[in-house]
Amino acid sequence: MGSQARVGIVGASGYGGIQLVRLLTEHPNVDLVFLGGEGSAGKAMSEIYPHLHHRGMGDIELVNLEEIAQRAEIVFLALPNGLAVKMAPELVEKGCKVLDLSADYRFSDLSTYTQWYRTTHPRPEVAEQAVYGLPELYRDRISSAQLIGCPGCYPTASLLALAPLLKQGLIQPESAIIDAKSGTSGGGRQGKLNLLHAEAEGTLGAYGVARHRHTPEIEQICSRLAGNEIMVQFTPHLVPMTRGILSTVYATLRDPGLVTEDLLTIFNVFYRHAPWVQILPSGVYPQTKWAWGTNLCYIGIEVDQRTGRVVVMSAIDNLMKGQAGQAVQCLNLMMGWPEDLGLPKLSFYP
Ligand SMILES: NC(=O)C1=CN([C@@H]2O[C@H](COP(=O)(O)OP(=O)(O)OC[C@H]3O[C@@H](n4cnc5c(N)ncnc54)[C@H](OP(=O)(O)O)[C@@H]3O)[C@@H](O)[C@H]2O)C=CC1
Ligand SMILES: CC(=O)N[C@@H](CCC(=O)OP(=O)(O)O)C(=O)O
Repeated sequence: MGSQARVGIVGASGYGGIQLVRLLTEHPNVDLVFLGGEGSAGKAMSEIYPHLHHRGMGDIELVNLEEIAQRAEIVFLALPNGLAVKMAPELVEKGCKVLDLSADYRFSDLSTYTQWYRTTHPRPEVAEQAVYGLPELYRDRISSAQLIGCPGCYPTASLLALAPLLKQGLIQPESAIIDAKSGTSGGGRQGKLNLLHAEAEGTLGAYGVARHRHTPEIEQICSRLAGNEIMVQFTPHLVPMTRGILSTVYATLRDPGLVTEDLLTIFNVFYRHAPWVQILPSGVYPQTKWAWGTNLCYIGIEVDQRTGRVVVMSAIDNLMKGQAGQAVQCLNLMMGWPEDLGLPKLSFYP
């Protein structure tokens, strides 16, 4: 139909790609016109994902940026880090709107990106126009952007917990500790050893302790919110479940007289225009399963007056609000569509 936006996905065979295929196939304003990949090129989507057999999705094609830009006005890049830096500039210059799911366009300080990802931007002037794709903080800038650097899954869950605390100056910033757990799909559809069932099942452990690449991404946004340089302690953990991230944030309150109800009021006001952030009532703490398959972020809060700390728990689906759902949320804003269009609003519990 003429009124529909023509959309391409590069990296369609990955976990982010298949979420985007599912969401955009059913998005009322979108026509999927290109599915791209490398190793999967030439294969039908239904060969890679047999559950799609009855949908006749078409074949995955090798990446040809000229061809993509001719067919698609919007391109999602769902690729490993270090590839979008090469692809996005040409697509942007050809007039496409580009939403990158990797870390390549999340950093305003490109030297930080290079330091952590060992990749330099060939076209820094293009990177400078990128907008960090967290709508609850940057809705207006996203709406007028051509290039979006979509946040990582851990940063999304963690920043939604931290933002009100830092923006309102409620905590001692240096006291912030982020203790986060992720399901195995966070590692992508690559068959990494630590993600094999025999390795991941029946156990729980931390990784990237004191050196995970999401730390600088989280600190970048925290520093913007606080108005000065912030460091946080971030520790990720791998949990034997497919989907989900629970990020539990601990921080010392500046005002020890604040109670849980005060923080709930502040968070409800802060997110009053955010359809995807749900602040839970006092004493109710989020489960990742509540968010599965939706773009929702459930937030629970508790003030421990004994220690003077606030504890904020933030639960998302890492492949949805943490990745593809949030990218579609950004697309809706970029196109002037309702922010919740085409996005599942309730999980099929349990
Ligand atoms: N998994 C998660 O929870 C989250 C992931 N992210 C980020 O999103 C991005 C995608 O992640 P995810 O979907 O998990 O990754 P996957 O490993 O599941 O998929 C990677 C995709 O990239 C494609 N690809 C790899 N190399 C090339 C190439 N040279 N040219 C074209 N296509 C290529 C693969 O296709 P083929 O097989 O055809 O080569 C595959 O479709 C990553 O940057 C990741 O860090 C962000 C938030 C959350
Ligand atoms: C469980 C697991 O392996 N999770 C991934 C996070 C995926 C992600 O968000 O990575 P980007 O920031 O590169 O987009 C990790 O910790 O590396």
